[in-house]
Amino acid sequence: MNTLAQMHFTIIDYVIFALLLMASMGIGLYYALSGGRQRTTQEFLLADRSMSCLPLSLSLIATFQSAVAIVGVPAEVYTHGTQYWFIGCAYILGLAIPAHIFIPVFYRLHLTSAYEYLELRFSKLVRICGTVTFIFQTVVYMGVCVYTPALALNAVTGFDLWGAVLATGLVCTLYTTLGGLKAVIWTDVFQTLVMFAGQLAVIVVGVYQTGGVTVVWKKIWEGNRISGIDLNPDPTERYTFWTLGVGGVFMMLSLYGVNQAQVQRYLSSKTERNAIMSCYMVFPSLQLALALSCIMGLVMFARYCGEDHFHKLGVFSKNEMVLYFVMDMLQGLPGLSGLFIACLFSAALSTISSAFNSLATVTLEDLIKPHCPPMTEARATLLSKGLACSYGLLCLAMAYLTHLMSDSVLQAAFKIFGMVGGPLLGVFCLGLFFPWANSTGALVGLGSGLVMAFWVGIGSILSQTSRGTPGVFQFNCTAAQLSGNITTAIGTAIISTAGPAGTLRQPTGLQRFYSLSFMWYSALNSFTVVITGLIVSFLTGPMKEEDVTPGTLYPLMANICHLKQKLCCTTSLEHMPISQECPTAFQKDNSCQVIHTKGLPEERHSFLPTSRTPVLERETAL
Ligand SMILES: CC(C)(CO)[C@@H](O)C(=O)NCCC(=O)O
Ligand code: NA
Repeated sequence: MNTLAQMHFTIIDYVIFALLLMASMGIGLYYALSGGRQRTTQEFLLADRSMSCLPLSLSLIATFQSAVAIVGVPAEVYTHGTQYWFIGCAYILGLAIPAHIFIPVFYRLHLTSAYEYLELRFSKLVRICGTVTFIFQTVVYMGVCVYTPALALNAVTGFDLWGAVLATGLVCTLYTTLGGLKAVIWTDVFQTLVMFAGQLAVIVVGVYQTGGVTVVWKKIWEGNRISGIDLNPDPTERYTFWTLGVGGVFMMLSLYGVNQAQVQRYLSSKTERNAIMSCYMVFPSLQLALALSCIMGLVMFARYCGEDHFHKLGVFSKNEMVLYFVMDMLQGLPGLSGLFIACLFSAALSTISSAFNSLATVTLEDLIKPHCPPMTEARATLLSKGLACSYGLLCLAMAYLTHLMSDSVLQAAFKIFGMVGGPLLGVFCLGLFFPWANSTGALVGLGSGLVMAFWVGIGSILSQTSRGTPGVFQFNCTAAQLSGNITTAIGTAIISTAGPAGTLRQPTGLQRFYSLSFMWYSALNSFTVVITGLIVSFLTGPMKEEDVTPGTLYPLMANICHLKQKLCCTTSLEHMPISQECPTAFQKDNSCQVIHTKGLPEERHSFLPTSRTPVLERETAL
């Protein structure tokens, strides 16, 4: 069966794939030879802090949009309907909160690594623990990212698995090591465009071959693929509006708010305003990416609806379906399957390169520099190149470990984000919003967050109760065919969640705790960190607000008052005189706000107005 698709992977397809790799290498080479020629860490790790909005926003979306999403989301929509699409709701707060809370604090502190914040706010040890946690998260995630496209390609076309893994890993290591963050960002831009083009091409051809938009729509409608909003409050339900729209916000915060890969991009921006703008610009492209993936799943459904699933997609795992569909669809259209493979690998490369560069940054800034005698800029740059390269090789090893991974890579990626990213988000929130939190609290909090994460995470794997909502398996237009061949990958998902008599097994007690939807992992684990952190801080002597390093607290109350005044000042308070008592933080805004800040306690104004001031204060604070 595989040979059918294999035959149609022509020389043109290989050429397109090779072009992608070569163009990425070319960009790396260009930035190795232009500008400052990557001779300073400022250039290699922070692109000279000179990036503008558009490339930044396309690079931001590329970071966590890997082949995992490209193959995982359509398969999810194909088997379960469009419920997953509601994750788009989480993008609103998931990007607005980083833009207005995390970016201003990090940018004004003039950081290089996000974990420097943890030292400024807490202590060296918290910083190291944060860094190590991040490294662990990224290395595991990287393995999934390299392995996914290679495995899919291998399963469907017979393309050599380890050849593909090696090609991705090596090319990526090379351009990241040569061209630094500038190359990473500009290849991201190019690769994001290739990614969109590939998905769009498949959708257009798919719709055409299925018989046009009306036919596709009719089949989707009859097959019951369009899911209404599921407001079921049950937290063990994998995807509902609440798990996606609320739990998803916490996942987005852990990725777009505090993850080094993204923070590094915000920091490489020319101005703070620019960084905020680029974060907002991620919203439309992320919605587009989501829409394309979901529509592809629907087209896939329409294409095979009424045909025998067992012989079509049934034999493939969730991760391979999309590729099979694409190869089947694009037969006789040379170049298009190559474009889709390029799309898949673009998505993977852009994620892995961000991982290499951010890993090199934190290892140098957080683990090596603070504990070694001062080194020259040339030495530090050489070291960071060496680090980027070593992480590249480590990634190949991780891909090998991923060999043993679960059936859905999308689920695996979300679990990693929630289990390791969640506790990290918690530590940052603890520092930003709670002046009383001390460093013991942060350490114990992070530890307990991780324990909670692995308890639930490993518990869910061992007890195998991660329920795949069987209610949504409504292959109405093909019900007859499907029931006969239910031993497929999809079929086993239903069987595993049903009791012996075919009825649903309701988990109880600990089992129920283990079957918590992985979409809640980020929220659960970050709350665990904050709550334990606060309890331990109060027990061990809470910090006084005036002892906290200036600029590391987010003045939540002051900003809420500020917002209130902003809303009412335009109407009644226009004629009031401008007072000299205005705290500096608000001076740059409209003069009408000035008067209303009088009532706020002075120490709330730790939110410093310029990017320079905190740097000076930092020297004395350390
Ligand atoms: C993380 C989000 C939701 C947003 O960026 C999305 O890109 C996604 O579903 N990513 C899955 C993981 C991956 O593609 O590697
Ligand atoms: Na990507």
